Amino acid sequence: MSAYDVVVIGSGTAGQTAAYELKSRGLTVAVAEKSNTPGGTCALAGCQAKKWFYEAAETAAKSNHLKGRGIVSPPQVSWADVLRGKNKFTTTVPGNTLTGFKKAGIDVISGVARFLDEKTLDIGGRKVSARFFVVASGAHPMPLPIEGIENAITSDGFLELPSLPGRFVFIGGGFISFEFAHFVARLGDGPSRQTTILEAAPRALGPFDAEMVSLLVAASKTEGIDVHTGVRISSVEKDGNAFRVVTGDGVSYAADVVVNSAGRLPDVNDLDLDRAGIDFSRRGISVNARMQTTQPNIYAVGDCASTVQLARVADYEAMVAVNAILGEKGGGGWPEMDYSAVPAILFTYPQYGMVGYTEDALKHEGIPYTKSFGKNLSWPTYRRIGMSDAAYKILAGTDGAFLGAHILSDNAAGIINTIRLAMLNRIPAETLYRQSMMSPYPSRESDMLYMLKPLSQEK
Ligand SMILES: Cc1cc2nc3c(=O)[nH]c(=O)nc-3n(C[C@H](O)[C@H](O)[C@H](O)COP(=O)(O)OP(=O)(O)OC[C@H]3O[C@@H](n4cnc5c(N)ncnc54)[C@H](O)[C@@H]3O)c2cc1C
Ligand SMILES: NC(=O)c1ccc[n+]([C@@H]2O[C@H](COP(=O)([O-])OP(=O)(O)OC[C@H]3O[C@@H](n4cnc5c(N)ncnc54)[C@H](O)[C@@H]3O)[C@@H](O)[C@H]2O)c1
Repeated sequence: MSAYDVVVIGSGTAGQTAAYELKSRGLTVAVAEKSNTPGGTCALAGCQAKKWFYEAAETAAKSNHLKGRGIVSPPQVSWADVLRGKNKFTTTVPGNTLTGFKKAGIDVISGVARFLDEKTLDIGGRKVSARFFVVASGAHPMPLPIEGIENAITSDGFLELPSLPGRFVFIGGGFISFEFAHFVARLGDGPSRQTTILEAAPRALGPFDAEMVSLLVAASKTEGIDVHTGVRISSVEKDGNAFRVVTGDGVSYAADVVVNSAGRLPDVNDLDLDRAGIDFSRRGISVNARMQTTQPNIYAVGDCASTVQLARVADYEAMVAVNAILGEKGGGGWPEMDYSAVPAILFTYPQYGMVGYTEDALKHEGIPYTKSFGKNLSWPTYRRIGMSDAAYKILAGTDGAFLGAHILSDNAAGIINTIRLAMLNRIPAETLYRQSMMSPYPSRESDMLYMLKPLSQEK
């Protein structure tokens, strides 16, 4: 039986972060990986992979908006070319992942990892023991109890589509559906494009701010994306070469492609967690703020933990787990997880970026707040790029501390990150307002002067 200081389960972003950091601190480390394409979701079929489509979609959208403002004809787009570019990147990922581990002196053990007890794994028939384990097994698309769901593809399939047919139905009104629907709207070349998002909940994009979501839904509508909420889908039926998505009310939506993007469940079923005394639920593996499971020598990080499914959150969680494992040797500066200022960004066009509270949550929790809100912004920034649906909502407490921010813009990420840093460093709205006066000008960030003024004393 092989023995290590730490065995990491999963070679995705969380597993890699943990493995490299632990190895660099002098521990013996092995990574178990069940897939024959190591490298994880973000690189192969998530954040990194889909961003190839976003960059082209954003350029196409911006160019279309600039028609008559200096751009003479809209750009010709080629889905096939974007796909080729994406594939050129993704095909290098598994090899680079393995080479990287080897160079660092991290062993890779191929096979499905299952706990035999809290100190031992079976990995593809090989017994491996360790003092610590980091479970970083990720998530997979949620199987839906819908008749004919096998007729739907998942996000993996979407990112491999050889061409974009005319009619898409997305099941679920979450991150993936909105981003992909915007890719279809900008990268499709047919005139009869019809994209429908069917959401079961009373509104789409539940974790985001309701008012801002309604603005994004309206912006999406102008691009031919229809969003229906409160929908109960009963079946996905084959109809010749196409499909019909039928609801409980008997409404039927025709589609050439149906995508199941109704959420991702933690990938924990193979792990035999019970044998190691690890508690878990449908939401994922239970962890404390140090990412420790109910078995003290076993940590869970990334999408498999019952926390937040975002790539850099996964990496941060991995660093916190590493810190906890190295505790006896001094650790480092990553003591505990704090999710209060986790930013999220939807790569639609406009992007929707948020951090902190939504206005709905503040009302629900009875937290007093002031807000600065604007929509259909006609500032020069947006007039210049022909964007008519930029908007913002910034929420502050009665003491002037930021509580949340919501931005619809072509660069929501930059603005959100500035406010995130202000939240983390307790910089009040008043101070950021004054400091925004000298932000790089003119830029999306310098527009924060206008957004923050209503929250300052100098109204
Ligand atoms: C389409 C899409 C777009 C996304 N876009 C973004 C974005 O823009 N920004 C963002 O922050 N996040 C985004 N995400 C989420 C992000 O990709 C994930 O949060 C992140 O990849 C999770 O990393 P991970 O290391 O936890 O899991 P993964 O990368 O999924 O890695 C888990 C690994 O564990 C392996 N494994 C599982 N079980 C076992 C076992 N029993 N034995 C051995 N190996 C096992 C798997 O094969 C896999 O390689 C997106 C996700 C998707 C699907
Ligand atoms: N830009 C980003 O950061 C980004 C992009 C893509 C994915 N992600 C991550 O990946 C995760 C998974 O993405 P996702 O879009 O699959 O999930 P999601 O949780 O964002 O959205 C899923 C939606 O499907 C709905 N739903 C569930 N069952 C349904 C049904 N039977 N019929 C209709 N609607 C149904 C849910 O109510 C929910 O609104 C996200 O939560 C996010 O953490 C992040």
